Amino acid sequence: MAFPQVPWQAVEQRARAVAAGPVTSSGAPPDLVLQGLVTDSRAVTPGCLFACVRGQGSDGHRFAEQALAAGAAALLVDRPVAGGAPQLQVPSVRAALGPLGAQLAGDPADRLRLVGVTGSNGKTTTSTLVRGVLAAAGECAGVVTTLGARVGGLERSTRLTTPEAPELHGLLRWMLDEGATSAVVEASSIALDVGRVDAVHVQVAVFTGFEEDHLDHHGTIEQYWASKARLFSPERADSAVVVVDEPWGRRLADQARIPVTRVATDPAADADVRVVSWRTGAEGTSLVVEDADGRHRVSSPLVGRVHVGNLAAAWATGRSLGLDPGTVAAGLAATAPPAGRNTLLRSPGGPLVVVDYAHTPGALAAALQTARELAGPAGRVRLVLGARGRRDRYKRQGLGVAARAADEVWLTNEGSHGERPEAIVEELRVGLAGGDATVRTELDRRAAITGAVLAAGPRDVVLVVGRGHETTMTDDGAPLPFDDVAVAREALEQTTRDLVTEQAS
Ligand SMILES: CC(=O)N[C@H]1[C@@H](OP(=O)(O)OP(=O)(O)OC[C@H]2O[C@@H](n3ccc(=O)[nH]c3=O)[C@H](O)[C@@H]2O)O[C@H](CO)[C@@H](O)[C@@H]1O[C@H](C)C(=O)N[C@@H](C)C(=O)N[C@H](CCC(=O)O)C(=O)O
Repeated sequence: MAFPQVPWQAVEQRARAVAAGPVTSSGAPPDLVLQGLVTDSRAVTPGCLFACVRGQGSDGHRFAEQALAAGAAALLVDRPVAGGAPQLQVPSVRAALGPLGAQLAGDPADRLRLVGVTGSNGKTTTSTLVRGVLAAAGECAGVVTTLGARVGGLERSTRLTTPEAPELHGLLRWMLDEGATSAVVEASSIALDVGRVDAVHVQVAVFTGFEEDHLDHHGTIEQYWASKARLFSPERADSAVVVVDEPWGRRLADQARIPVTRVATDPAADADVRVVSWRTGAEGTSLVVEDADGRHRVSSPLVGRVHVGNLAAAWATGRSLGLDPGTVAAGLAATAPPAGRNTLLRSPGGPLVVVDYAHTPGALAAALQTARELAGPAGRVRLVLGARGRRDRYKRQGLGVAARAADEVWLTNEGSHGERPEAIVEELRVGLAGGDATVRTELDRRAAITGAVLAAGPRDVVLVVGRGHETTMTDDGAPLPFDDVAVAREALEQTTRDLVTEQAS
């Protein structure tokens, strides 16, 4: 990734153009050029501008000396840093990260067709579907989601669903260098709130739906909604695709000051794109969508009713991008499920195991409905459920309430992050109280998944939720490897071995 060399004066000029207050420059020799913008002193690249970001945990200004020693050429600060290093002082470093991050990556966002996807559930799946639709149109599309950044066959891991702005613009530059003509960016509410998607203007902004989440960060559901609504402004998007199945989506569609395509999974709803009928099963999902050009049949390998809305949103996005119905349908049919989103595992004679990322009460309820449909009248639904430590405690009771729809629930650990796993499980159990589900507690996640699989019969469905694609789990110390899909697969293999042994005996 070859970042351009940008003269100090040009950076100072852009900082002045976007700053909400005075900008001062000091210590810079007249011929200083910068290459890249970095926010972490542990990831400094030679010649970069190091941004001293004030965070919740620490103040980036404390790492200025370390960054300079590691090769940073200058500092972006909101107060003077002693030592005479070249520094640009702005009112807010965080507010400058987008505009200067874009400039120091060569403004790649200006040269890509961009789609932004936000919403409580379905962001990663819908982003992946939109990328598939663009690919069907012959575009080389990059994508940035919870699963990382990808372009063509290349991948880069990212620590956050939506990286900090300098990293995000760096990824867009990488995609451009790899031949991308478009990119889809999953925009989390937290990222929108703290400016990680600044200086990104999308052609279509997509809202996949809404359910309270991340209130630890946003405080209230109103604030959470407002952070997502920020993407649907003329400054950030040309047009919008909004799922209007629930009131918050309808409100967003009503208040957006850009052209909106309303999408509904209810055939009777007042929408521009309506799902007229749908069916989902182990072999995938098919639906009929109706838009201004009539009715269109769509099929997808995705499993689960939760994906009906995602597919409809991706359909509407493809059409908003000017793609014809045949191309959009081909893209949806060809796009495989993202890792850990309704990943299905089977083995001869064993149960069907579904591994999903669902970690909100609404997403869990949808995943359980799908599991119930897959199990059919003769099968039982066995759920492996935990809740993440130190995150959104208010969701735990609601998860327990949603879990009542299972026949059997194995309560387990999902990464306690220093909390007592027993306490987390007890909060889940509160929601389960009064339901008919059989409830077991097995704090060892491997034992819980294995136990649920071994207890299940060939018609049963075992649903493992909360972590999906994640491959590490954090309790008290450092993250340790743990992959729900791999553990479930091992348990299924054990079932098959046991079965063969039984048949042999
Ligand atoms: C709440 C939140 O978003 N926190 C983010 C924030 O942390 P912070 O404000 O505490 O930053 P800090 O650790 O105090 O560091 C301040 C500055 O000093 C720098 N630093 C720090 C240490 C050092 O040695 N050198 C150094 O330069 C840091 O790079 C940073 O620029 O800035 C950090 C640096 O960018 C992020 O890693 C961190 O994300 C944490 C890990 C996180 O868990 N974020 C989650 C909540 C999040 O953002 N999730 C969303 C939504 C996911 C979803 O939808 O499910 C996401 O987009 O991922």
